[in-house]
Amino acid sequence: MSGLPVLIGGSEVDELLRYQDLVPRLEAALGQFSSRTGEVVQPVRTILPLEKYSGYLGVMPAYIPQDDVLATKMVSFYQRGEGSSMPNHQATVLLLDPERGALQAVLDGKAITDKRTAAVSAIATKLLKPARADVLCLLGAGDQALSHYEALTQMFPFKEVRRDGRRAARTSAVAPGA
Ligand SMILES: NC(=O)C1=CN([C@@H]2O[C@H](COP(=O)(O)OP(=O)(O)OC[C@H]3O[C@@H](n4cnc5c(N)ncnc54)[C@H](OP(=O)(O)O)[C@@H]3O)[C@@H](O)[C@H]2O)C=CC1
Ligand SMILES: O=C([O-])C1=[NH+]CCC1
Repeated sequence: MSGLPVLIGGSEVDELLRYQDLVPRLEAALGQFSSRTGEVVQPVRTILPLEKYSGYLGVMPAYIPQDDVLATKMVSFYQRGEGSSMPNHQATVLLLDPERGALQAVLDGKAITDKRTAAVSAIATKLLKPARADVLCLLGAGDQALSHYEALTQMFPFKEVRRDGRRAARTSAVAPGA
């Protein structure tokens, strides 16, 4: 490895990763993944159960030969008790040089996970949403609800957003009836 890997923290990732860039890139990557010609090499995610802590560690490597991009995500996720202040998901993305296998960058993967998941929903919504559907309903009011709210309201002109969710403090991010 020549030099140390670049470290990109959560707030920087969050700032750099914009839906208007992410959505078209992801749509292209999903097309590559679905192609029969093996344009994306992505084995099934390995899940390590952490029974003692009601959690899991997932390891998710992928390689896109066309773009010569090699990366892996490690994501931990837990069943947290109601009222717990511990995060339920945390993630790290490692970017490697595919030719040498050297580590190039370590990225905080929380915003990547939140935004990627919402962006895929937004792509599916673009393909499936009837034109007359103009009310967005969010179930839950956690991190995914917030990222889905951001992605979907940036992409579609909803007349109304409805949401449920038990955690009142979290809902301030999604204004009632906003
Ligand atoms: N496919 C993917 O890539 C990803 C999938 N996920 C999945 O998405 C889901 C949401 O994740 P995330 O937003 O990060 O989680 P959060 O913990 O941030 O939010 C979960 C929400 O669900 C609500 N909730 C939980 N249990 C109940 C219940 N029994 N009745 C009503 N509401 C309930 C919580 O309410 P309250 O606030 O009151 O606790 C909270 O609003 C999870 O299942 C997660 O595993 C997440 C990331 C990536
Ligand atoms: O793919 C992912 O990042 C996750 N899937 C379920 C929880 C987190």
